[in-house]
Amino acid sequence: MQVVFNDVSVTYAGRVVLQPFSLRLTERRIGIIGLNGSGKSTFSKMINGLVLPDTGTVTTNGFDARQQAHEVRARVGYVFQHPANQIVLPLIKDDMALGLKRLRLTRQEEERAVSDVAARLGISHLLERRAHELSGGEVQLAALASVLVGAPEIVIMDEPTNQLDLRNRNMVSRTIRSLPEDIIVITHDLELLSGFERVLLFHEGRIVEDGPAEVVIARYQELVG
Ligand SMILES: Nc1ncnc2c1ncn2[C@@H]1O[C@H](COP(=O)(O)OP(=O)(O)OP(=O)(O)O)[C@@H](O)[C@H]1O
Repeated sequence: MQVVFNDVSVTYAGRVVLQPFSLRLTERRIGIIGLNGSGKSTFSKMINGLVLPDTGTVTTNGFDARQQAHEVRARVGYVFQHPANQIVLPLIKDDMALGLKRLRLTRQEEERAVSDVAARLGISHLLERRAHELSGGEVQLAALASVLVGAPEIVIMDEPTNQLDLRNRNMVSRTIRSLPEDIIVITHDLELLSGFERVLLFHEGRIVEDGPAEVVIARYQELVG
């Protein structure tokens, strides 16, 4: 990935929630950690243009988040904190196909794309199921599948293992590691980031540590005390 933040800051209702910073993200696996309210989601939503900075510019894989919002959205998939909310059609296969509409494929091509992604994630057996019948881990994978089917270059996942039991958590963790797409994971599940080449630690609207997972997690433990 190539995400460039140039002198960016974010203010909500007169309160600065991200202090001015410049940063370049180029790694394939990036973790984002920090206390509740430290600015992690705000930061991540700027990468796909959901939040626009009050100062500065954000460029994602060559496209300006403000001027070229459409191009940016098409390249960055986002799995939100409560993925059940982003599955809008009852049947999983129909929800996944929604992400393909902009590509104007034939029905056959759509079906193939949906079944290919489902096979990749090991959820082919869920295609005919209804979202409300699925377990937390299955919902997480189904929401990820609906995002992947749109062929994003970067996938952002906000707390993907939140509220999952150990088996589902491990399943999601393995899936994240196996994805060929570039991944940004926001998480309080620090083990999920083990081996990640780059982790950013947010604290009170600033990036206070930036480096390999082990170093940054140690700093976070220190900071929290
Ligand atoms: N749309 C908004 N309007 C006003 N304030 C907001 C808005 N979105 C976020 N904030 C505030 O900005 C700060 C940073 O929020 P953000 O969601 O980025 O934190 P976070 O690190 O992702 O937190 P968490 O771990 O709890 O998800 C918080 O104080 C939050 O209340």
